[in-house]
Formats: sequence, C-alpha cells, structure tokens
Amino acid sequence: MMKQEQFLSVVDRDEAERRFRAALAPLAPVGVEEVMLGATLGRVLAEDVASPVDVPGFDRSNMDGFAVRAEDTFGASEQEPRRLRCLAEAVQMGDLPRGVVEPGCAMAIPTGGVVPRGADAVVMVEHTRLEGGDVLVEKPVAPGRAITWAGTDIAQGEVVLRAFEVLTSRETGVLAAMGRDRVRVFLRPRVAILSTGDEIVPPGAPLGAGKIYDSNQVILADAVREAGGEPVPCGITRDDPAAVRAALLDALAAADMVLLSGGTSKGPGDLNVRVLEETLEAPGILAHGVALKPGKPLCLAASDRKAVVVLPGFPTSAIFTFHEFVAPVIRALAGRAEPGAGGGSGASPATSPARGARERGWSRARLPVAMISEGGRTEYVLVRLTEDDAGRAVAYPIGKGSGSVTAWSQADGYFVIPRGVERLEAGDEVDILPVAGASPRRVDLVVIGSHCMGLDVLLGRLSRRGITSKLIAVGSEGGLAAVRRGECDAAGVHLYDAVTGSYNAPFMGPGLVLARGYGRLQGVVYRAGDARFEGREAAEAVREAAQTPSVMMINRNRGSGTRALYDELLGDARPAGYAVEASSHHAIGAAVAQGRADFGIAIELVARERGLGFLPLREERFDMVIAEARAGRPGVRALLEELGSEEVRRALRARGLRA
Ligand SMILES: Nc1nc2c(c(=O)[nH]1)N[C@H]1C(S)=C(S)[C@@H](COP(=O)(O)OP(=O)(O)OC[C@H]3O[C@@H](n4cnc5c(N)ncnc54)[C@H](O)[C@@H]3O)O[C@H]1N2
Ligand code: MOO
Repeated sequence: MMKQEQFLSVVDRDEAERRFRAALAPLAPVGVEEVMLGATLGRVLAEDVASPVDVPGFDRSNMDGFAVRAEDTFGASEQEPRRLRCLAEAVQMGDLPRGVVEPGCAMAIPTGGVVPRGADAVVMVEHTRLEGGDVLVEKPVAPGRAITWAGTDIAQGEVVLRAFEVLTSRETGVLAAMGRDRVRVFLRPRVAILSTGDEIVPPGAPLGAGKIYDSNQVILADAVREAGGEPVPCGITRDDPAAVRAALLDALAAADMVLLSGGTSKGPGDLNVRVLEETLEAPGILAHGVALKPGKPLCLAASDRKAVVVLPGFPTSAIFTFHEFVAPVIRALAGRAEPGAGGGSGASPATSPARGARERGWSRARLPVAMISEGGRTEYVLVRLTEDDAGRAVAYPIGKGSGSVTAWSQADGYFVIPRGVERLEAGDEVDILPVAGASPRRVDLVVIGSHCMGLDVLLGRLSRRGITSKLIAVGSEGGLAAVRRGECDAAGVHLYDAVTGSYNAPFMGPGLVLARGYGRLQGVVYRAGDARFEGREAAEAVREAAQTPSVMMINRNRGSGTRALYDELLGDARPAGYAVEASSHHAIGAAVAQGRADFGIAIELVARERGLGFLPLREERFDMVIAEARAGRPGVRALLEELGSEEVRRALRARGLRA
C-alpha cells in the first residue's frame, strides 16, 4: 500500500534530479592512478603536465642543405652566386656537430640535424652548386631561415596539458614528445550493473518461450564506458527478494555506483525498490516515480553517497533515464566536465538550448504529423530527421514505444514536450536535441514508407556502392504523404485501390512517378498440418473457418492493404479474434506460429520463414514512388539502377519475392 502511494506521487524531473545531486554532493573524481602511456587513451588527466624538456631540444634544421651565416649569402643570385668553403665535417643525424661555421664557410646538414655553432641559417640544397671544394649559394637566406630554435614548440617547464583534459590521440602524442612514459589520471568510477527478471536470458543462450535477451546490461555497460566509467557486469538476478538483496550488497561492495534495471513499477515481480528500501543505508530512496515519458518508474536512491538507481526495464526508458540522470554523475565522478555546464548543475533539456544538434546543422525541425502527449509528464520524443525540398529539417517521431530496443539506435535526436502540453500540430516546430553518441548526418537517399525485406536488399546493395540511405518506416500511406510533401526521395508503397482492383498506380499524381518494384504473394497462413486449411482453396477454407466457433483468427490494422483483403474474404462474418488487429505481416506470423490464432493473412515470405502453411490469395505490388523533383539526385538514380538490374531481381526472387 505504502509503495503504491509513493509511486503515485511522481515528482517533477528537475526536482528528482535536484534531490539526487544533493544526496551525492559534492561530486568529485573518485581517485587518481598512474598509468603507462600506452593505456592513457580516453582517460582524464589528473595533473597539469609541464614539459621536462625543450621540444625541440636543440636548434634544428628544417631542410637538407648547408648551415651558413646568413650575411654570407646576401646578394647571391644564380648569375652571381656567393662562394663558401665547404667544411669537411657534415652534420650527422642524432649527433652534435663538433666544428664551427666560421665566416665564409658552410657545413652540410640534413633535415632534423643539429645546427652547428656559428651558423644562423640553412640554405636548401636546391639553391646551391658544388664546385671543387666550394659551395656556390645561388639565393640569399635571412637569419633564422629553415631553423627551428630549441624550445620554440614546447619550452621546458611549460604546462602543455591540463588536469581534466580527456586524452585523445592528439594529447597522447604530445606526452610522448615530452618523454612522459606514464601519467596520473583519474580513476574510472566503477559502476555495477544488475539485470533483474525471471524472463531475462543472456545473449548467446537459447531463447525460451516468453523470454527476452538481456539488452540493458550491454547497452548500459557500454554507455558507462562512454561516460568515462568502468562497468562491473553483475549478470542477471531472479525476481526473488533474497537473491536481489544479495546481488545488491555484492554490487555495493564492489562499485562506486549501482544500476539495476527492471522491477520498479507495479507488477508482482517489481520488487527491486522494496529491496532497496530494506537494504540501503541513509539517505536511501530519493525519488520513485518521475513525471517523465519514457521513464516514469525510475527510482533514484543513494546509500551513504553511493548512487543506486533502478532504471525502468523497458530498454528505451532505461537508456533515456540513464543519459538524463546517471551519465552526468558518472562523468563528474570520472572528472569529465559536463558539456556546456560551466560548472552549474545540469539544466533541464526542456530549457537548455539544442546545442549539440545545432552544431551539426539540425536545430529546429517541423513535425510532419500531429502528436498527442499525456500532459502530466515531460515527454521525450525520439525522431529521425529528413529534409524537405527547401532544405528545412523534418522530424519523424519513431513511435515504437518504451519497450523498443531499436528506437534509441535509430534516433537522430529527440525533442521535449513539456509537462502540461497535450497536443502538437502537424507543421509545429520543435527544438531537436542530440541523442548521446549519435551523429546525425545527411544521407544520399531517404526512403519513407512501408518496410519490406526487398528494400533491405536494395539499400544493402546501395550501401556497398557507398551510397548511404535512411529508411523511415511509417506505412504506405505515410510514405505517399511524405513524398508528396517533398520530404523524401522515394516511398515504398503497397496501396490497393478497390475501384480499379490495382496497386499503387491509381495513387500517383503530378510530380510523382512510379518505379516498378516487385510482387509479394499474400495468402492465408496457418500452422502446417491443420486439416481445416491444409490442401484447400483459400477463400473456401476461410469461409468455413469463419463459421467454426473454435477457430480463432488474427486481423490486420484498418487502413492496411491486407485489411481490405480480409474484409473481402470475410464479408459480414465476424469470427473470434476479428477485433485483434496486428500491425505487420510478422505479427500475424508470430500469432499463428505461437497458437494465439489459427489463421491470418500475410505474405508468403513470413510463412516460409516460420514454417507455416500457406494458401495463396493474390499478389500485392510493392513499388517505389519517386518525387520527380528529386529524380536527378545521385541516390535516386542509383536506386533506380538497382531496381532495374537483373542481379537485384534474382536476389529478390531468392527471398521469395516476385521480381
Ligand atoms: N500498472 C502499471 N504498470 C506499469 C506502469 C504503471 O505505472 N502502472 N508503468 C509502465 C512503465 S511507464 C514502464 S517504463 C514499465 C517499467 O516497468 P519496470 O521498470 O518494473 O520493468 P519490468 O516490469 O521488470 O520490465 C519491463 C519490460 O522491460 C523488459 N526488461 C527488463 N529487464 C530487461 C533487460 N535487462 N533487458 C531487456 N529488457 C528488459 C521486461 O522484460 C519487460 O518487457 O512498466 C509499465 N507498467
Ligand atoms: O514511462 Mo515508461 O518509461 O514510458 O515506458
């Protein structure tokens, strides 16, 4: 009862962060260690590095030629060269010359050689001739010419690198040039990562029914590394209070911070917060429930100044809340300055400018569609960016929900819908913020529309040709609208026109051209061996199944081309499962394969992949709609070339498509 109430009293994002930071303050690096030069990459310097030596350590020649006294060359020309006596000694690389360049003399010197006493310039060998034992100088040189004086790059005692700098290859090279073979850096904060849940299995293990792979552990471990921490992977713990408690105690002993994921909302297995309550030392739980989407069940806690965080189990929620609340703390413990923080506390992204994105050229973007938000929570919307014909950015919400494992990896950025705003209109402008680690870049080809494995074949071939592309999956109708608005180069569509009984062509209009794609055979899918379908004619089998009370179907979403096919076959019949509307061919395949439904309509490819029975109905055309205005772009031309190539057609046929 208590837990429910606490969870219901969600706190504002900024208030949650304030409590968390206050409990951990002051945030300072966890310690210092000395590491060898070869292990410094990515580490943060914990000392100001002053050079123990001059660089270069001697007056160095920058040319192959002759060390001279500049005034001996004044007035020299090809017609009237200055004659100098060539000294017997030549400067040897890596050695100090013994002789002195007296007036009227020259000493041969290589690039990088030590300038001998007496000389104050070097004449390039190209500007000299040898004659007997003499050097004829054909061009005058000013004093200092072609010489780098000792200590002019780095002077002995000069501070070249400062504490809190992150060491990249640029800095490590400088350390080497000063002769430093080891350096003091901040310790990486150790961050223990525990996954919890009876349904979680490690990648590589067989995936039983109802189980999912532990993706949070890996993305969190690598995100910890990216923030400058050292992950301490603690594996997967069952939903059992004693087991979670034991794992938590081990983690607290081994690390500077502990991250758990899952088990923080309201299900019977959501016991992690209770275990925290019973296990942590003061101050314990600071916030459980934050007015954020995604991320509401987030639990921020501290045990004696060690941060303990239960991230929501859903992958998008987990990584979003990690970057919002946890990554800045890891960076502070690692000695990495907050980008743009200027020492202040982390500003809410709702109020901070979209700096990173602006630097990359995407700042404000237009929404192509209206959006509803809950209003009561600050909502973060992951987007993919494209550009309209006028070069203005357009932000397509990814819309896969917090459970998605791909949304974060596909996002070019995100925008914030502040608490209290319930609706954004199509055409509204939003500020795009960068997604940690993503570097949105312009691509050669943007395809918006329905996704199909055939497109994977095409875009894969383009990629091998060096043509980059981006596919934004919004369905056929969304694709057609996007190409009409000039927001993409091409749209993959399969739109059925009931009036003409044909695909795609009836939907073309001014400024659009249709490029012939391929066919996908649609039909009834069922579990192989089911006598109600096996060996029968599709329409008749469906008609009969629809009258059989024990048979369960699965439907497609309204507006999809396949739904029209369902309705044609079923007429007025409403068999059990009619109201269940899956939104993809793959979902139909999964439902039938796993026995949640006995039949559905999908493309042959899906039946093949899942070993389902298949009764053909008709061929659906998947074509590309091209914006005429963009037909000349190299990406579009390459796409059309690929579509027309016999090799591609063969590859499509090999995947069960009709090309
Ligand atoms: N009745 C309510 N139910 C839920 C609420 C709510 O307010 N009332 N909140 C929803 C929200 S919002 C979220 S977010 C989720 C988060 O729940 P938990 O943090 O308790 O996470 P679990 O229930 O354990 O798991 C959710 C989901 O994530 C998967 N998961 C868990 N761990 C991992 C992992 N290591 N790698 C990949 N995926 C993982 C798990 O299998 C579940 O599918 O709760 C809503 N429910
Ligand atoms: O708040 Mo949850 O993190 O949206 O899915």
